[in-house]
Amino acid sequence: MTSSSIYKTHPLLRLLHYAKNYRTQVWNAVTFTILNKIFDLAPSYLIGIAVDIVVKKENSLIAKMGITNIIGQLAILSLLTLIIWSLESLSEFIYARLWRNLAQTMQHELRIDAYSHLQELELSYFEERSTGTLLSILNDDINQLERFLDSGAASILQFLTTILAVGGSFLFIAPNIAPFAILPTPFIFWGSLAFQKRLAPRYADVRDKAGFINSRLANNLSGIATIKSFTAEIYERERVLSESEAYRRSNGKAIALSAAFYPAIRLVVVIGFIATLFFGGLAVANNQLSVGTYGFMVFIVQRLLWPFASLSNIMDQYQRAMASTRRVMGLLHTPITIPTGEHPLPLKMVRGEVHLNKITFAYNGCTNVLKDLSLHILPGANIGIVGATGSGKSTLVKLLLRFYEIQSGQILIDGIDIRELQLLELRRCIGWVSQDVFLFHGTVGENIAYGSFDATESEIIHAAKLGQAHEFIMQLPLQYDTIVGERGQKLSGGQRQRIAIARAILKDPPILILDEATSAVDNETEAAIQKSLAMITQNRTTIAIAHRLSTIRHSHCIYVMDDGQIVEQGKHEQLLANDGIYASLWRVQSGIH
Ligand SMILES: Nc1ncnc2c1ncn2[C@@H]1O[C@H](COP(=O)(O)OP(=O)(O)OP(=O)(O)O)[C@@H](O)[C@H]1O
Repeated sequence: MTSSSIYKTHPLLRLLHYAKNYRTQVWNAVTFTILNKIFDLAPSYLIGIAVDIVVKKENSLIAKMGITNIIGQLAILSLLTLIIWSLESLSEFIYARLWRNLAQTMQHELRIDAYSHLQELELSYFEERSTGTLLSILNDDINQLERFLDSGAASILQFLTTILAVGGSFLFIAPNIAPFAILPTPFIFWGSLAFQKRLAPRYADVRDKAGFINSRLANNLSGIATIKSFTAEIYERERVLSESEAYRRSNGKAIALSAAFYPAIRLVVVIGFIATLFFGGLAVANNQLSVGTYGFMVFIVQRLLWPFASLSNIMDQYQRAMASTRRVMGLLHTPITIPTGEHPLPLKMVRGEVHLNKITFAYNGCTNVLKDLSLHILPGANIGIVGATGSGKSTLVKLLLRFYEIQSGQILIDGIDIRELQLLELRRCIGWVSQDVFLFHGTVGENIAYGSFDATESEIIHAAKLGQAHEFIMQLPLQYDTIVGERGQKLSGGQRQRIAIARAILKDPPILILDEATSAVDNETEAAIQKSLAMITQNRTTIAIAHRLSTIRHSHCIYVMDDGQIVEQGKHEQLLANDGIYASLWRVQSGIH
């Protein structure tokens, strides 16, 4: 199935297509579910046979098989009942286990597949969506599918089995009365379909609203310090309240429809029941129908019609599951717009030459952030980039990591276009200390070793020492085993930055990018870090972005950016002599007027 045809396919088929690896398990579950329903319906037939035995005695159905003795007939019936009940229990055990295991396996695999696919998607995908919405797909929607597979699929199958088995035997036993009993079914079907059609968009809306509220909650929890500092608790409570209210209202609309269905169906069901009662009774009075068959029919007509009443629940589960399937499959089939190239870039072979050749870039096709920019960094060179805020410095280094695709021009590493390189190998050869350091919930040691998962303790400590982090780490309550908290919130900004530097040092990449990596540390610590970096950056291509010019003052070459272009370049002394933007920035920062 191609990805475009998948988009058009019904969500149920998409789910089945996804479950193709579990075909045997699905078929077994289907078979035992149907068998179980047949065994469940059998006692109604047994009652008919029991009445037949006691009314017709030697002329009963079983008597025709050669057992004329009533006790013998009842004994056979009892044995049959025991066998059928045992088979019913056994088949229920088997199908329930199969469906539940299938539900567990599918939800597990779907979640892992969806998450793996999500990780492959480009950064702009995440920028356009809220974390809460994505979380609600990965959690709520997948759990919804699990619930459906757990019990909903079996309910649907049992419903269909009942209709076919009971409707078929009705037609066979009493063809004259069967039409009256079956009479309501087309109306119920039609009503159900109409109901389903109207319910589907309401459930889709419920899922959307659940996504919104998740997103609001996730956002607020991560911004709790800002909420508190601006005393915005009441404002935020109102916003959560309004999202929650919207969710409640949306669910209310779905409930209004789904709750009306059951009583409406009941009225139609009763018509079939009364018809069987009335016309069946007449047929017995006129000797056209045996008492046993009549008793059986009155009893079984309910088994035929009542499942229609549970159609609302079934439809409900089905619609919820399909709304979730649509969202999960939508995520799974989102195309990856930054595909990996094939060209390998073995870490040990990288020289570290970086060449940006007339690149132009705009986020989401809006205004150009980088304009026809060219930059050639020789292997092992140490360059600095400065420039006004918003001039495109961070964007430039993010393009090296291929977080976004450039609109025109070429970015080459060691002479190879990065679009041709294997994405993993490209990113492995770049160490990036970003402006907003992100630490994971875990220990200091684990955070330094992030990405260098095989690092030994002594390597971690060595990297921390070079990043000027060792000293403060040793003062933490559990030193390297201290938990940093979510996003590293238990550490100061400068401490977080030093851990990020240590992390990049440990990675030991041929190309190192430091984007405002020391902006939050004091001058003394920065000087110490600079000393370490002077050692680390030898024979390693280094790109340092900084507002504090002292940070990049000793670079081999300094580039000054303005409005997406490089407007000045040269060594510190040359740029001062040029008396341009850099020189005036330097004067401001060093207090020279
Ligand atoms: N993810 C994004 N989506 C859309 N626009 C963005 C995105 N990231 C940055 N921009 C825009 O691109 C421009 C350049 O941003 P960039 O972060 O590269 O600037 P910068 O020179 O690093 O600034 P600073 O010194 O403040 O860090 C800015 O106008 C910014 O608003």
